Amino acid sequence: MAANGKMSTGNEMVVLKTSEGDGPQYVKDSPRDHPIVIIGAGDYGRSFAGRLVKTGIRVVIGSRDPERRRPNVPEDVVVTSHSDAISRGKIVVLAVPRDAYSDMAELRSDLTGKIVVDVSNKERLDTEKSNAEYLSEDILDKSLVVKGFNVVSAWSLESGLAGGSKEVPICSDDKEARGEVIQLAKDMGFFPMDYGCLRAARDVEAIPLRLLPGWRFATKLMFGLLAFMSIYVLFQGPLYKYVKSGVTKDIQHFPGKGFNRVLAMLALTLLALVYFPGIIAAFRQLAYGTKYQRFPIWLDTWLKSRKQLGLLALLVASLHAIFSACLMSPEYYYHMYEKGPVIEGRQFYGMMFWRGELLIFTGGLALALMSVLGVTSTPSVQNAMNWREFVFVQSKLGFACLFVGTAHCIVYGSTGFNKMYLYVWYTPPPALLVMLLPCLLILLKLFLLSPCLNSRLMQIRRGWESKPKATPV
Ligand SMILES: NC(=O)C1=CN([C@@H]2O[C@H](COP(=O)(O)OP(=O)(O)OC[C@H]3O[C@@H](n4cnc5c(N)ncnc54)[C@H](OP(=O)(O)O)[C@@H]3O)[C@@H](O)[C@H]2O)C=CC1
Ligand SMILES: [Fe+3]
Repeated sequence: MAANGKMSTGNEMVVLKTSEGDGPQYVKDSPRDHPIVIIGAGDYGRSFAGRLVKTGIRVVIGSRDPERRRPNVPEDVVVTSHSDAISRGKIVVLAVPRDAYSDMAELRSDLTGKIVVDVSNKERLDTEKSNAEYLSEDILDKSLVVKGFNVVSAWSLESGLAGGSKEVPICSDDKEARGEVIQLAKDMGFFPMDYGCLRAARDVEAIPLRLLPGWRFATKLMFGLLAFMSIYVLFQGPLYKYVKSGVTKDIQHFPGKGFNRVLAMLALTLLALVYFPGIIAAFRQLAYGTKYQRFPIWLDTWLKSRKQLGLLALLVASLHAIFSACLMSPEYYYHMYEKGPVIEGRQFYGMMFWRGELLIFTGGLALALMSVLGVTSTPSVQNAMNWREFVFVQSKLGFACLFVGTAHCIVYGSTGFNKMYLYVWYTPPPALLVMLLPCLLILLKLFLLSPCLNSRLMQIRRGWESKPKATPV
């Protein structure tokens, strides 16, 4: 008997077999010695059957109308009535919609003691119990319900598992039933993941309904900053000039030149925001003298979004590089080029000043370092690195990138030192954000690296805690 009181069909049926010469042998009858039964000849049932046949596993489909469904199912698949199909196997895949589960109560006695695989998905995320729990508790309480395969699409099954994740979470209250379905998933070419008991089906059913969950915070932050910086740069620069002296030239150039400045500031700010929560967390741990104090939710969310913030920074920096490459001409950035002759009233330009070249050098280097950070944050590359290598790249190279990026912005701001006041006047918050945020971050990091603080932090991270204060008796 299983822990939940249901009867286990595990490897318990013992069959007498006679093999030549060696006398009789006792062989265990495994559920997978029988055909896999699929209830429902719809899209999923047919695709699942096709995949099983390709894997070399026998399949029987149980349908309400076997005659009509037979021409549509893959060759070598038997199509028969529900009861007949169920009687032929031990593992039954229920490929019917969730709404049809109440009708499955008719099959309750046929399915007694059998492993029933629930592949269904929900229409939307809710807090109610999972389809699998409903099936197990309210409909088929004498069967061993296993949740699995719901993250795989019918299309992916038909196209040889291409275009979909091969990781299949599987859970059930019955360990043996779970093991059988895990083995079946392996035989079909999936990477099954043991999610434990059936309550985990709530998480498993939520997986196909999620829409980029880890990206919400980072994306909102990026668009918020983008809107703020764009509006500020537009109002303080081109619109200010227009209102003050009627100059419309800068407004015309906002979509290219003005927006490119926004992209540069945004990329550097996003990169700074990748490293800020780590610094805050370190100071918090130092202040509390322990690593076991839970972070507040906002800090926790921010820490978990660092990878996404970094990848968005890379995206914005790449856009900035493309914009810059298109606009890099003396007509746009005249103050970076040597002046040439004036011919027929038109100013010609020579090559770049050293500042212009330094701007390209620092920009290219920052983008290259950011690309290395982006590539090493992908799981397949991470798997090939040990922890020390990963920390070196993400921390040391990350700060190097921040440093070079800040230098790039400072070089841009200083291209006309005599006009520096204009730059700061037109874009004070971005100047503050872009210059001060990374500078502050680098200073705090250096402060944390000081021998005294660093050794204290190491102690705390190894589990050392400040002694609790003596409580008065
Ligand atoms: N399609 C997909 O990509 C995926 C589907 N799923 C899940 O698989 C299940 C089946 O989906 P799908 O195949 O697309 O749906 P379909 O509508 O294509 O097929 C469902 C089949 O279930 C059977 N059925 C429907 N109503 C009843 C009922 N009242 N009683 C008995 N049998 C019934 C029918 O088979 P018949 O007429 O032969 O009896 C029908 O063809 C769903 O729970 C879905 O959430 C999960 C992951 C991906
Ligand atoms: Fe730049």
